[in-house]
Amino acid sequence: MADVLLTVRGITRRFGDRTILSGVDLDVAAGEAVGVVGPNGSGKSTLLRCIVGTDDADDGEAMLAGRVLDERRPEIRRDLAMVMDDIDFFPDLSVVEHLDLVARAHAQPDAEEVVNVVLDEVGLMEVSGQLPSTLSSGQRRRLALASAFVRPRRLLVLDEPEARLDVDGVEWLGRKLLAEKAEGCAVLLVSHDPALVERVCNRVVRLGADAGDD
Ligand SMILES: Nc1ncnc2c1ncn2[C@@H]1O[C@H](COP(=O)(O)OP(=O)(O)OP(=O)(O)O)[C@@H](O)[C@H]1O
Repeated sequence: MADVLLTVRGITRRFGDRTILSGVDLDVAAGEAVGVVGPNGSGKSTLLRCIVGTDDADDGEAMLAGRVLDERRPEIRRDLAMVMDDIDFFPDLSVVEHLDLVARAHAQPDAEEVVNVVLDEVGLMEVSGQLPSTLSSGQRRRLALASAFVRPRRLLVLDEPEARLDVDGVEWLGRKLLAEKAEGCAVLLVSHDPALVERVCNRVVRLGADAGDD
């Protein structure tokens, strides 16, 4: 496979005497999206956390462009943008201030312009001056997505990004992820939306009872 960006080998995770993940392998190339699907509790979020280094696998490793993937390392953070289950926002920063801070903290060139473009794309322009606590749950999800899209990135890791989005939002998300691929970004997508996975992903990894690679 050309330009493999993310290499995951043998990820194993046990909680007590339960083995949640057992030797998971996957590769994601630049410009490619891989879906991770499976029933509730099958270990999808655990896999993403082990891959990005917010949880420690009992065995196995994840490499991003040849470097051990750990989002706590600054040289990795430059290449990785992610949207996990829950994201905390600074309670006293407005939507636009939050995005501006994230963009600048990650050394995004042209931060102001990028923030404006992303605000428009995710449909938060009208509420850009509001505090996160005053947003609807779907708008907070859009803000979480926007927080990833204002960062420089070569790999996008997304855990159920479609959650709480309306129909137009899911349609936009599909278009956005296809555009990310077209720009050479690698995408790892956990999703419960078969249509989104079908539309965006080149390959699918299944976890849980019906596990097996497509
Ligand atoms: N820190 C933890 N301690 C103990 N068990 C855990 C821990 N984290 C996850 N688990 C267990 O691991 C299993 C997989 O959880 P995970 O959140 O990865 O599933 P998932 O496939 O993402 O589910 P969903 O589709 O519901 O989001 C669950 O049974 C969960 O209870």
